[in-house]
Amino acid sequence: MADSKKSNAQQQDVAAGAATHTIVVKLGTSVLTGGTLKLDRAHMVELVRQCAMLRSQGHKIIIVTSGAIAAGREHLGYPELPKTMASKQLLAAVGQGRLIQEWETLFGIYGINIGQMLLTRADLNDRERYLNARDMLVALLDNGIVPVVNENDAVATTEIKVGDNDNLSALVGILGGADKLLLMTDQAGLFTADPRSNPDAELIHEVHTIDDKLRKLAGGTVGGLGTGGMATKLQAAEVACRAGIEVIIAAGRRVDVIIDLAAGKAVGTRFLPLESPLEGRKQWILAGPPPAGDIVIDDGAVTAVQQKGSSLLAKGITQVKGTFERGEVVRIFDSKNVLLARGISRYSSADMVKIAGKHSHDIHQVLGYEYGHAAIHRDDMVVI
Ligand SMILES: Nc1ncnc2c1ncn2[C@@H]1O[C@H](COP(=O)(O)OP(=O)(O)OP(=O)(O)O)[C@@H](O)[C@H]1O
Repeated sequence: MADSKKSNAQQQDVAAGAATHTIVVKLGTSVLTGGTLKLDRAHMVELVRQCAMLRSQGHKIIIVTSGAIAAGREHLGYPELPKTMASKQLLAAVGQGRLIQEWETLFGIYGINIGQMLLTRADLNDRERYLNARDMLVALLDNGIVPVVNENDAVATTEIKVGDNDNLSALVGILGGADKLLLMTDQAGLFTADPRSNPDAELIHEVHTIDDKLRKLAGGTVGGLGTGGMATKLQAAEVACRAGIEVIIAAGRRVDVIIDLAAGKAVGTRFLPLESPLEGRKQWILAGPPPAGDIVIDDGAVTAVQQKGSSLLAKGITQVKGTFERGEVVRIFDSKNVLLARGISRYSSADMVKIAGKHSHDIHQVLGYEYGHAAIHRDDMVVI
């Protein structure tokens, strides 16, 4: 984290020679249940002990917890329910309260207060709500409270869901200005193949670049959205690393895993963060809103955007897909349908259709007004 983002207490610790960090600990269901049908309280005690120790060393901890559905099922005595979204939401509604109560009791043993934060993607969609969520998270941290975050499953519908706690934890890491994101799971890390079905698979210790080869071995659809497993962990790692956050996938049941990772020991799979992370507004473009539409550009524009870091001019636009307003985030593709960038559009899709292929000088004549020469300004664009 940049020093300017650290609290006074953290800056004093750093001055005293002890580097303190903001660490997001994402706990998967498998870690919290040990593969059983109920929460493994003995192990939750152990996880809290480790977090409390880090706190006493001056680190700030954010928990992203799964397990609400497991807790709900256990509390209701394992009811037979139809396999519907409503049943899941029912279990999450019952279980979230139980889950937060467990965390409260356990952190209470160490005199640590927790604060519940239930998020959906809608909370991050527009920049103002995103900044509000960020202020709340930072306020909790600055007041010595451990934020305990989960997706608001009881209300979240598919459109407004982040969808999985791996991606949610990356967004939370960005909101909280985290230094490290620990994705705790039931495997020792990312392997060369799924270790459940490939006993010869080998642990990958360090990842410098997340490419299609890596995505394939994690079981994700290349370029698309995988569900669960390692695919979502890779998506999360990609987003977090771009924001300058170090990401580690490791076994949540390994003895002292959280303490060792905070101390920088080589455990699990480590993803190296970008050395010059994106600045705040660009982090939001990358992580916040879902794209409202797509723009396809020609080869000349690809070179300008990708290699020269130029703004995207209307002249290079060949196709406009979807309906979006001025100020919404869109994806930019090349003619072979490869995703190149995300950016905030200066023009609505209706305007964009009219000015596509036109010279910037002609925009005013075509529309009767103009919002500048660039269709998407370089400051509003993240090249992928
Ligand atoms: N290349 C791979 N390396 C390691 N694990 C893999 C790989 N490909 C697929 N997997 C699977 O991913 C699983 C871990 O992801 P999963 O989403 O189940 O866990 P979690 O994140 O701990 O839990 P939750 O999704 O409930 O939060 C492993 O149990 C493993 O079977």
